[in-house]
Amino acid sequence: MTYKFEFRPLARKFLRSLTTSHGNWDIRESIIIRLIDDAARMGFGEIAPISWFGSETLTQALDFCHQLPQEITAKEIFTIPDDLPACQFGFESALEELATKGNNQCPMPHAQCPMPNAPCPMPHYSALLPAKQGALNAWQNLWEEGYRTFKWKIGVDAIAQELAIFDLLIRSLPDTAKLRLDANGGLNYSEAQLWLENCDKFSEKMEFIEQPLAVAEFAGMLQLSQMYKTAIALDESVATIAQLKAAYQQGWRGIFVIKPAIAGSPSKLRQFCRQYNIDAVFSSVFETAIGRKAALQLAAELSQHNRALGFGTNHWFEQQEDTWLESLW
Ligand SMILES: O=C(O)CCC(=O)C1=CC=C[C@@H](O)[C@@H]1C(=O)O
Ligand SMILES: [Mg+2]
Repeated sequence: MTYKFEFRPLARKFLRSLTTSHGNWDIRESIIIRLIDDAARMGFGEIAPISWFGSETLTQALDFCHQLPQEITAKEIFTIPDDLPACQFGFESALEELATKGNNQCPMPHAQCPMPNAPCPMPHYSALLPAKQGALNAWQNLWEEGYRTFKWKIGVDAIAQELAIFDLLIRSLPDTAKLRLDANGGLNYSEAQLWLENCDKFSEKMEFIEQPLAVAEFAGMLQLSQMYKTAIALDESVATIAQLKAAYQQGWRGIFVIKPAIAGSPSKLRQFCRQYNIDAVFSSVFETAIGRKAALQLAAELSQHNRALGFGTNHWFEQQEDTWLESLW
């Protein structure tokens, strides 16, 4: 069977600049793809690369789409090379949506999803806070919306400044709240030790520190993961399925952040997660409702349901009308 293939580039402006140790991110670009089968059923997918995490670049993804014929086969989809993980995700998701057409099951069995792109009950989601002191007055509204887990970026300001804000933030959070810190690899070893020492003072609220050191510092993170109460989660270090496997084989048994939309083939991700019972946190790449639906479906299948999903990111964009997809075609 062949599928009629079309694609549309998409650019969405963040409501506020996303500041991380990688820099400032203002526009989220991605590619929406559409497959149409011979029964005129449509399946949508999203290619949302993050090249500084190790996926292909948007240009490489666009070049791949441009060189494809207008009619493609499932074989061509399942042989997309591993150096195009966001393309693997986007095309396989579109194919899977076609295969399950009409089966609009809520992807999170334990949650009532009234709309596919509406957030599931917030306790299942972690809300991403603005960096720096903006976090101090941002968490309350999100708490009112139902979030109980929050993530805050560190490694973007002077460490003394951030430690002072951290102390105010964690003391102001209610006892039942959980806090995640994400350094995006921006700390050195001694800064990571200072953060972990401070986090250990609040171990009941601290869930983990994400990617404290650079990807090249795997041994250092493995060492730190055995020295403190506060857990460490790898993110950039395990961005693709190949990296997930390598980290596991090198002895990582801590938390793995999985961003399905840039990890690669969903079928290969299922294989890895079912083979190794890893402690996974599923995380958004600021995709649209199309990529989110496919990513949440994988989270529903593969997560242990004991960690909030890193998909509390809708408040970083204008809330789109559901008609935006039709406007692309
Ligand atoms: O994981 C989450 O809670 C939300 C998504 C998120 O934090 C990120 C998504 C994509 C790139 C990064 O800026 C950031 C991350 O490092 O996890
Ligand atoms: Mg991260």
